[in-house]
Amino acid sequence: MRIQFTKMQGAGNDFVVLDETRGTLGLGAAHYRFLGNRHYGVGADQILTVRPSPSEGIDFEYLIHNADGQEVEQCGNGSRCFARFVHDRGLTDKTTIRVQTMKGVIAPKLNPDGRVTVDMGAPQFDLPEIPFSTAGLQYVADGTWGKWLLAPVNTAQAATENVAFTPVSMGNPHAVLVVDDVDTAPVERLGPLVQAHGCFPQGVNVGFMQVQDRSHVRLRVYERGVGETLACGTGACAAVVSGIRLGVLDARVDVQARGGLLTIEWAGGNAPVFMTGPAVTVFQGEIDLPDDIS
Ligand SMILES: N[C@@H](CCC[C@H](N)C(=O)O)C(=O)O
Repeated sequence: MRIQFTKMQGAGNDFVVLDETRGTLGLGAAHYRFLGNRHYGVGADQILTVRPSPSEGIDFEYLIHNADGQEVEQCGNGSRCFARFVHDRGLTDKTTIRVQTMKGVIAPKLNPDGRVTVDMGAPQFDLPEIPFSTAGLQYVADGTWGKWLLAPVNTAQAATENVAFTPVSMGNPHAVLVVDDVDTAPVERLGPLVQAHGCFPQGVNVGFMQVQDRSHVRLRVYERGVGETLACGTGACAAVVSGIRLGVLDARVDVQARGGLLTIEWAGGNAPVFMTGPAVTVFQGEIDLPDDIS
């Protein structure tokens, strides 16, 4: 079967976007893995599938699959690219679009400068909701909020090593570690260990945040189902709300990822998190899906 796709990127986090507004393509996990594969398919961190409105008051629905084929709840950079996609293809003339995701409705807004601002909804700190299990973990009672220790994360490699992090959900699960320098942070070593730890029963996206001052951070994220990406929108939201709760960041923060700049705003409590950043179409194409895919 031959399908059409659009390749997009938001701050270097890249996507294959599929249009199912006129009917489903009938794809499964193996197809998403193939499309995400950089050697045999198109290559992308996530595959986004755009569908028609599922209910009144909602403009579209969109599905998110990681490059490993798993469907996931939320994607910040993807939501900006989704908005650029439906607008540029003439699927809507609205500039603020309400879209259903697996974890609720979010609302991207196209700005005159070409960037997109997304109301990502409120962060979730309720531990079972993340989901996060504290069994066997130690709470850091140093007066700050929400720091937990994994001790040790892996007996073979890190028997003497404690890892302090804050768990938070932006619809999808995140663990945020504060580091002195993101360039030398052990992203490739600790990312997979924290991600696979039993305290995150559904896995986790692991963020490494360097606080430069109260309104600037640098961030690298080891994403669930992908590995390190050039940027993670929900990871940027999670890092900033964690920093605000810890008392080290102000309400508006520029997040420098390796692939680009995102601005995150959060007033605290149950207020929504706003994320602003780029959304760019790279190219369009067609690809034959192998018949014997598994
Ligand atoms: N890159 C995304 C997050 C995509 C999903 C994530 N890997 C997960 O498994 O939760 C973003 O920009 O938020």
